[in-house]
Amino acid sequence: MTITITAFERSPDRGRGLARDMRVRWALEEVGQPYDVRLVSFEAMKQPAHKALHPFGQIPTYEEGELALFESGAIVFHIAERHAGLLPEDSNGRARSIAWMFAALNTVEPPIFDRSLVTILERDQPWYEHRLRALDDLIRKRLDDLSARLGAADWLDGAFSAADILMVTVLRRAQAMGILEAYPSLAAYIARAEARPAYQRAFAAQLAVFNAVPPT
Ligand SMILES: N[C@@H](CCC(=O)N[C@@H](CSCc1ccc([N+](=O)[O-])cc1)C(=O)NCC(=O)O)C(=O)O
Repeated sequence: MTITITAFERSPDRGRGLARDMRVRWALEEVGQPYDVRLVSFEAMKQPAHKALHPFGQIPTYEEGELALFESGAIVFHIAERHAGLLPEDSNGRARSIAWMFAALNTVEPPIFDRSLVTILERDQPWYEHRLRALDDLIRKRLDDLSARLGAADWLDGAFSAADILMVTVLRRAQAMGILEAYPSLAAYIARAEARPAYQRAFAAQLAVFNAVPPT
């Protein structure tokens, strides 16, 4: 059955693979699932047709037959549930990988994403500098603990899993904001992931979308 995801018609990340369709594309490439992409404009995202798919009027969404999903983490988990290769077969290993999926989205991503929003939306507020410092301290705490736990391992918990897809896409956002310089082991972790053929196919596909749309 055809899989269709949605992505930005013209991503504000200028083809750097920082929008959250990247993690869905990557998971689908890792399990060898072909997919179609429906590109949506910022305006179209807020219209009833798209909001019937995504209650918050965002991307990505995932459609396959009668199934319609939103939330990139849930979509990646669904792909990992339906296709071998992204979650361990043993139940304890599977549970640990799912815990790391939640950690990526609930513990590591929020301060990093908040920091990007603050620099866009609150730069001229009186609390800006204090808020930025507080977020930088929290991000450093998360990255200190993550790099300590990862140590010399290739992936978060044994073999590469859906948790690494989520964690790497979160860390790439931090890298793009220039806050990963002090974490060479995390930069190496990202580089290992970016060397994966499935990652490269996913990245090339989203970059092609950006390059295909003439600058306005
Ligand atoms: N929790 C949801 C969040 C989805 C989400 O944030 N979608 C964003 C795009 S990915 C977030 C994103 C946006 C831009 C960049 N960038 O670097 O330019 C990176 C990531 C969106 O649709 N925004 C439009 C809107 O909210 O109206 C999920 O994980 O799927």
